[in-house]
Amino acid sequence: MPVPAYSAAAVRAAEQPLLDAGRGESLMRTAAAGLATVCRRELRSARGRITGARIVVFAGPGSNGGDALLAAANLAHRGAHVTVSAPLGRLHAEGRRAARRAGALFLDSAADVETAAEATAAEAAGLAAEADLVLDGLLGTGARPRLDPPLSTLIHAWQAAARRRSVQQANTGQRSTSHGASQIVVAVDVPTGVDATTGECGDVHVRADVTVTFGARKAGLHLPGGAEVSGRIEYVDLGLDLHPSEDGGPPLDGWPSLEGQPSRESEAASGPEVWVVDDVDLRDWPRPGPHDHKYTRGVLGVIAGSRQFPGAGVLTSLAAVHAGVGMLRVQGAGTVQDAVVARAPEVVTTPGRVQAWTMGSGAPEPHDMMEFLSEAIGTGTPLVLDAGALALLPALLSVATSPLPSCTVLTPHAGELTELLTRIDDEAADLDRGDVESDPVRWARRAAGLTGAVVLLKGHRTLIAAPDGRLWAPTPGPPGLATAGSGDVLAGLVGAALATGLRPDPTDDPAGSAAALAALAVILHNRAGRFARSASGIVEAIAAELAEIEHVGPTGTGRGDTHAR
Ligand SMILES: NC(=O)C1=CN([C@@H]2O[C@H](COP(=O)(O)OP(=O)(O)OC[C@H]3O[C@@H](n4cnc5c(N)ncnc54)[C@H](O)[C@@H]3O)[C@@H](O)[C@H]2O)[C@@H](O)CC1
Ligand SMILES: [K+]
Repeated sequence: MPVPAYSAAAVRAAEQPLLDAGRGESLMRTAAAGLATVCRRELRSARGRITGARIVVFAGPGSNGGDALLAAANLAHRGAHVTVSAPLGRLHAEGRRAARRAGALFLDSAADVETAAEATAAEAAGLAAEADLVLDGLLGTGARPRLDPPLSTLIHAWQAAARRRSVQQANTGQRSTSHGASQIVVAVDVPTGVDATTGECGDVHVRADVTVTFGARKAGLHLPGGAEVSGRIEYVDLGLDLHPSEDGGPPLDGWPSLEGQPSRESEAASGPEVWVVDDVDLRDWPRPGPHDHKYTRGVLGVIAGSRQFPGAGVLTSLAAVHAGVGMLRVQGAGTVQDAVVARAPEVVTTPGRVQAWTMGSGAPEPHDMMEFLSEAIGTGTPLVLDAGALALLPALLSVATSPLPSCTVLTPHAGELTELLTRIDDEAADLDRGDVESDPVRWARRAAGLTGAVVLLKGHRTLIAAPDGRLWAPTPGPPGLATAGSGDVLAGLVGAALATGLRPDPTDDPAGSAAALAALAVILHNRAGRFARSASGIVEAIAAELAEIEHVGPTGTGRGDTHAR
C-alpha cells in the first residue's frame, strides 16, 4: 500500500502531545540513534569501519542540530573523528554536551565579527570538503524558507570546495577522503534549504546522498525539487499518531478546497500531502478473482491513433491487453482496428458497454471521439483523456451539462497542461511551459481543481493530483521512457487499471481510487521501461513485469525503516 508523506505542520501537530507529555528528549534520542545507525552503515559500506572516519557536523540552533550532535556523539564513541561547525553559534544544549563528552572538536563559532565568521566558514567548508561524511543538521522542519548568511555562505563555500576537490582528484587520481571514495552527505530529517512540505529548493541548499527522516515522511522529500536533492530516504519511526484514512487516501481535514487556486495561506497551513507509490505497490495491481468473467473483470474501450498514424492506437491497445483487461473494444479508425486485431486477435471492434475509456493518444479524428465522449460523460463512465482528447476538453467543458466523471484521469505532459490551462484558466492566459515545469505541483493541482478530473502530469517525475489537492508521487522511471509512443503505452495502462480496478459500486472516494490506480500504471510503465529501448519494447515487457512483481518483497523498495540501535 502506498505510504503517506506529511506536511511539516502536520508532523509538528502530531509531535506536540508527546512534547507536552515531556517525551521530547526520548523522541530525539530515538531519532538520533536511527540517524547514527544509518551513518555507521554508510561508513562501513564505504570504508569498512567507523574508527578513523572523518565526520563534519553542521549543526543549527534547534532540535535538528540536536539530532545531529547526539548521532555524532554516538559515532565519536565508536572511534570517528568528529568536528562540529555551528554557524549560528547557538546549539542544542544536550546535543552539545553529548558531543563534547564524546570528544568532538568544535570550530570557533561564536565569532561575532563578520570577517572572523567568514574565516570560520571557510575553515569549516574546507574540512567538510575533505570529510568522509558530512551531517547536515542545520535546519529541519522548523526552518524558515530563505537561507541567508552565514548558513547560505557556509553551504555555498562547502559545495564550492567539494567541487574543487573532485576536479583535483580527477586530475591527480588522488582521493581526499580517508576511504578513497566520494564523500557521503547525510541530511538530518530534510536537506537544509529544501522546504519540508512543498519540496521547493532555495537558491542555496544541501544535496544529500541519504536523508534520514523522523516520525513521518515529509512530503517535500517526495515532490519535484526536494526529491532530486534528498538522495535515498531512510525513515525512522517515532510512534507518532498520524492518521491516514482507512481507504488509502491521505487525511482531508484542513485541506484547502481547490475551486481553482488554493490560497497561499491555506496551503501553508495544511500543505500538499502526498502518497508515495513504489514498485512494491504493484502487488495491488488489479487481478481477476475466481468468480470474474470477461465483463466483470473489466472492459476497456480505446479510441487512439488515426488513419495516418495507426501506430499509437496499436501501442495503447496492446499495452491494455498485456496489462490484463477482461476485454478490449477498439473504436475509431478502421485502419487502427485492423492493425490492432492483426496483433491481438482477442480485441473486439464492435461497439458495446465498457467500464472505462482511453481516448486521444495518437491524435484520433475528433469526430471519432466526440460521440463516445459525450455519452461517457452522461453515463459517468471513467475516462482517460490523452493528447488529442485533451485538446477537445475546453470545448467539451464549456458545453457539457454534467461534470466530468469523477474517475476521469487526464494525462498531459507539461506542454499539453500549459495549453489546457491557457484555454480554461483566466489567470493562466500567459502561462508558458517553463512555468509549469518549474512548479508542476501547483499547476497539476490547479488543472485538477478546475476540471474536476485527476491530473497525471507526465515528466521525469510524474505527479498525480486529485481535484481536492491530494497528490500521488510514483517513484520515477528510467530515462529510457523518453521515447516516441511511450505516452501512448501509459494511456493504455491507466485505462486498463481503471477498467479492471475501480469497484462498480460508487466508492466514497472515486477520484482517490482513480489517482491511486493511475499511480500503479505509472509504476508498471516504469518497470516495463527498465530494459526497453522503444515503446514496443515497453509493451512487450508488461506481462513479464506483472508476473515478476508477485515475487517483489519489501526489500529493495527504498522503504526499509531504520531501527535505532
Ligand atoms: N519535535 C520533535 O518531537 C522531534 C523533532 N526532531 C527534530 O527537530 C527538528 C525540528 O526542530 P526545531 O523545531 O527546533 O527546528 P529546527 O531545528 O529545524 O530549527 C529551528 C531553529 O532554526 C532557526 N531558523 C529557522 N529557519 C532559519 C533560517 N532560514 N535561517 C536561520 N535560522 C533559522 C530558528 O530560529 C530556530 O532557532 C526536526 O526537523 C527533527 O530533526 C527529532 O529530534 C525528533 C523529535
Ligand atoms: K537538515
